[in-house]
Amino acid sequence: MVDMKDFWQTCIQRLEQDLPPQQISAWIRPLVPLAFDEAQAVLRVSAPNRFKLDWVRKNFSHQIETLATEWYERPVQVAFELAGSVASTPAARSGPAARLGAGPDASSSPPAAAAPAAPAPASSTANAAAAELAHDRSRLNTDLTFDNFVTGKANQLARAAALQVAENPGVSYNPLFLYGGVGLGKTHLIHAIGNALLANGKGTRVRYVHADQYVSDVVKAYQRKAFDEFKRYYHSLDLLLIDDIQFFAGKNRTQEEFFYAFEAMVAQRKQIIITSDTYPKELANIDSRLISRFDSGLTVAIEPPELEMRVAILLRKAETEGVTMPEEVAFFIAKHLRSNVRELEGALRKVSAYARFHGREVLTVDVCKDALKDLLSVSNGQITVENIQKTVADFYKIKVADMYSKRRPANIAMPRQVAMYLAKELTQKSLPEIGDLFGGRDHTTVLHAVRKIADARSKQTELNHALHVLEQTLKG
Ligand SMILES: Nc1ncnc2c1ncn2[C@@H]1O[C@H](COP(=O)(O)OP(=O)(O)OP(=O)(O)O)[C@@H](O)[C@H]1O
Repeated sequence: MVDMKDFWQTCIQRLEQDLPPQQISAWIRPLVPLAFDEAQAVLRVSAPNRFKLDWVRKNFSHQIETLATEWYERPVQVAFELAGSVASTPAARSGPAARLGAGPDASSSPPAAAAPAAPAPASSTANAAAAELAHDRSRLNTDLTFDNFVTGKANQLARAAALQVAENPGVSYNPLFLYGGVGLGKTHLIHAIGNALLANGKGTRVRYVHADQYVSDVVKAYQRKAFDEFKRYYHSLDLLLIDDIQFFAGKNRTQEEFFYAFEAMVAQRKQIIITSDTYPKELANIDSRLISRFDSGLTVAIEPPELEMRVAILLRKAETEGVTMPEEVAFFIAKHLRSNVRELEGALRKVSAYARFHGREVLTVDVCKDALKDLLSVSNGQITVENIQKTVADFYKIKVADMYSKRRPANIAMPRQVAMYLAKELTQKSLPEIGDLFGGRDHTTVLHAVRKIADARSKQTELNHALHVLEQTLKG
């Protein structure tokens, strides 16, 4: 009890070092520590109202948990609940724990006696709190599940591998490395694995972290000289989902820490799942030790969705959003927008907003043509890959044949990458189709070129200008 109060005081002092005073008085001071459940390592903390509860849970739980873990010298979960209310009972809960199922006796258990300083009973309330916190702590998005992940040729391998890992974490493929272009469902799939594992009720410790967040955690640990705590936390997980690992590029200290976490977790058969925009060997500025570890489990690509899959995704998403979408409309959109699922979601949002705004009850192809005018203008032009190859070759004064050749001198490789980039931008071809048209190259080579040129374009005025000229020439 005394210990808990001491902790809370220290916790506030530490947070005061990181947060502005307004935030401390608005969010942190109104919190009241209720009890520390020794058995479950759960610290119950109450918030005065639902708004503060949600906000604190979303924005500060990680910091408070890290401090609690440091103080109690073991991984601690923080359970936020509404002050003196029935909100702490599973039956009244509308958050993730309710969705996950809080345990067999959860709905029949009576409300917990509101005794703020009393130790938490080893009851279903504590279990539910632990389940909810395990969920909050995992940073998983409960909306991203296997159930609403539409499968097709482009992602069936990745989905099968993900399911396998969700059934046998740590044993089947470790690590599982998923790669592919933007908006193809990598993040969705790894959240689905995490959600599936949390739902099995075995108390699996899961954490989703974007690579950028991991980098900033390393920086913070460095500033606070708190690497032991950092290590303890990451090494204690059963499942680590790390998204967009390409953001580790050039971050040597992060790579080193991750290497240790990786080795420790794999040795203990804890599962690691990694996503990236490219396959391991293609990752730039990442230590070769790490690259070889990444490739030591199973590496699977997610491809851009094929037509039928794009239609299925549109129909499914429309249904979820309560939008009635005739099949011909879905086909129309899917035929014109090919690059990724995020783009399809954007199109669906645009079309339904447009229809609502113009009082059109039924979505028709004409409504779509109007609503998606901007998006479709690029795709309706008669720009072909052949066209692009010729225009780019002329521009850079190289032979068109060099677009398909295997030669790699820089004066040829760069224009070829520019042509691949433009092919992706200005035509409806998928990455594998573009690869074929460039002398049978792998789709990942195309992906690499597209990313490289997009990145270089944002930094080099001259290249940006050249691309503008080429785009204008091609669009006529
Ligand atoms: N097969 C699918 N079925 C249903 N929804 C999907 C599918 N693939 C992707 N999505 C949805 O498309 C959106 C983009 O997917 P996601 O964020 O997982 O992409 P990503 O591959 O991680 O991209 P990035 O590298 O840009 O982060 C999300 O809203 C996701 O739910």
